[in-house]
Amino acid sequence: MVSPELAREREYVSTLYARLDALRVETQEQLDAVRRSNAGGTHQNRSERDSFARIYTDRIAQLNEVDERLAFGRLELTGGVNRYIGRIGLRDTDQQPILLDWRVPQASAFYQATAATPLGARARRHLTSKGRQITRIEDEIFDQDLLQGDVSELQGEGALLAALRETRTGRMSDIVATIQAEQDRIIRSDLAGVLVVQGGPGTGKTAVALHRAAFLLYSHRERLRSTGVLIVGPSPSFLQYIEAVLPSLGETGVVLASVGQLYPGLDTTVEDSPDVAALKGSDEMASLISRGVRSRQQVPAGPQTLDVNGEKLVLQPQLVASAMATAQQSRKPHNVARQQFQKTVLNALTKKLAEQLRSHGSTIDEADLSWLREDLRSSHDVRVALNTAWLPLTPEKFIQDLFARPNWLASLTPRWTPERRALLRRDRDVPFSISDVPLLDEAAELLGEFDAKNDAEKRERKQQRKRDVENAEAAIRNMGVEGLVNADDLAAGFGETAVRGSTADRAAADRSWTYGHIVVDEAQELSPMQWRVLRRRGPLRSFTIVGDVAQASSAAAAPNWAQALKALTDDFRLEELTVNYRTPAQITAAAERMALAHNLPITQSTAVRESEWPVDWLEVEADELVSAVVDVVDEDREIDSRGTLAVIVPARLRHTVYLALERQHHESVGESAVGLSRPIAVLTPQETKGLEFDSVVIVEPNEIVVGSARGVGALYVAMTRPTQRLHLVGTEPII
Ligand SMILES: Nc1ncnc2c1ncn2[C@@H]1O[C@H](COP(=O)(O)OP(=O)(O)OP(=O)(O)O)[C@@H](O)[C@H]1O
Repeated sequence: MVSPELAREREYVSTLYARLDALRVETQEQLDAVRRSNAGGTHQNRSERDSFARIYTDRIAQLNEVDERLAFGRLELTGGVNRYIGRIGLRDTDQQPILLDWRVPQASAFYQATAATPLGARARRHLTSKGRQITRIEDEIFDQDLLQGDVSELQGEGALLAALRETRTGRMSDIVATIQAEQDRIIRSDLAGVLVVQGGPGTGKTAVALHRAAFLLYSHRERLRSTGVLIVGPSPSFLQYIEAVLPSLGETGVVLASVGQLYPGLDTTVEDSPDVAALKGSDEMASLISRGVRSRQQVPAGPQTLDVNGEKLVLQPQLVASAMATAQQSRKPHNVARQQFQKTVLNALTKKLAEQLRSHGSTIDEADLSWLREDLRSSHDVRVALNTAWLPLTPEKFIQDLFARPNWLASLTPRWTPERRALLRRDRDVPFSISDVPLLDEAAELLGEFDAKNDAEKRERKQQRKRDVENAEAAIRNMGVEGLVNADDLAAGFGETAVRGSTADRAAADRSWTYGHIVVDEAQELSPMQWRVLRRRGPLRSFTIVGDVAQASSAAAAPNWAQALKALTDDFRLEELTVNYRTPAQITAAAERMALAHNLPITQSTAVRESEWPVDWLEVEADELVSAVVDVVDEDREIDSRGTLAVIVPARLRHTVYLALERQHHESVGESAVGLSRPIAVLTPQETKGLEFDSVVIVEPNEIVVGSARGVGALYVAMTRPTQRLHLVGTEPII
């Protein structure tokens, strides 16, 4: 029997879906109309129409995205007014609001109100749905008067716990229906400044960071739409895990990048060994690169005789030195200042050559000077002399040379030990690693554009963009869709070249792009050099930085936020999350006990729930280890064959364990990143950062602890991944 209250809600929600469907039909009609008119016209007309078509298509996709759980809450305000809260805002045909977007200020009370501070609300109602049908309603009453009425709809188990118990799919989903008050405050915090969110594992840091990005994009649309938002995560697998959350919240214009993708044109997952990564991550590298660039500006030891079309011309070191000093004073990047250097030297040499020729009896007038200058410019000797003094460099070649030429490195690092220098030694053809990314970026910053043409092209692209936006504004006025379509979005579709694409496309391809806001996840892992890259990408210093200093596993990571952020800012606001939504209480307790026994300074958290399975520890002989792991996995699959399971192993054992499991479970098992789209994944602790699974089997936990300098942190990360069950299998207990 459906209660009258549930029936009423179903009816209201069905009117919301009817409105959603109507909007979809309307947008589809607009799209059809644009497509019908797509046959002729100028190139500009066609590209405008294509852009409108793309915007309508995106809008339809957005309306489709919100079909699931369109409305998930209701606030009953004092005075008897009800406000429905959902994934987007809807108005009826009279333009009256019938559903509030969760991001608008009036929706905040839905997340914030408590009995002690009801914020003008008498009650909050959670609507749980399956497909388009509301299946359950759950009330929280803030006003004692209401309790005297019909209370039969009060639910024993909250929407939150129901969400937390759901089987995981390998993809993170949004939490918009059940955001908690402490999370909501962070999500809605001001755009300006650096906000650091510290919290133990499973406290919702990633979820909060993503919802905050959606909130900021919605609330500061004008500002952020053209500057873009960058979200940085530790690895492509992590990005794959979170990538569906923002589209489900209706936001697509965001750049997601792993730390190996922050330098346009490079996409690397290659890791250096910990000591190499620590050295490359230290801010000493910034001054080394700066010294290296300077060393490429070299005054010759003595005079050089140059052959210019048979005429011998002497280039004095003093001339080079003074041209160099003037160019250096401009403080422009190496390749850019080089143009000035070249110009000064060529001017002086032209003058000198003219005088020399005159002294040999030739008549040289003003018009001849430009010919002489051309002769000089194309002279082999002059080119060699200028390049030797000031060589144009690409960042890639510069870094490759730095590592491949021991004598040059030694000359730049007189105080380093040979062992320290040896850490950087590498052949030119070795691929760049993740810790090379900030070095390339630093070098690019100091070197500037290699080719003056690129500079000019960039300027032309900017101008073109400005013209496109102006044209888009005119087109919007002509079509009478002001307020519905944004000129920036429309301009993004003009033209065919990739560089002109959407804000996100353009931002991702441009190293000098500066973002309106930057979100950094697992931020505790970042090195000072990586922070320097982000500082350059976000000069407005509007950042959301989330992480847990206790989970740091990279060798270049800092022990606290003040130190970690030194390269970015010394001015940040710190928020803490304290409730663990992921791991059940018994697993949280076991992980924290282990960490504290090894003196790992963790942020303790309170688990919101218990699970029915105790933490399971199995000690076996070494020759039985792999078969024991297979047995434990089999037993776990019997409990739940639909959920996700991670087998977390020291790197040495990963492939062996994978092969043994693959024999039994075939394509249900995958190793490393491949495993993340399979029910059973075999991973190292490092690969599980930020992820979660229904069940986790940790193999040889003791080896994980003693295996690296940050081994305890690695095991702590591994133990805090499960949402339901944790098994440990090893040949020795955890010391
Ligand atoms: N308010 C909420 N409602 C429903 N689920 C939530 C809520 N907050 C967090 N969760 C869920 O809890 C789990 C852990 O969240 P999340 O991954 O964001 O934590 P984290 O702090 O980033 O963890 P870690 O430090 O281990 O990476 C996720 O499944 C997330 O969806």
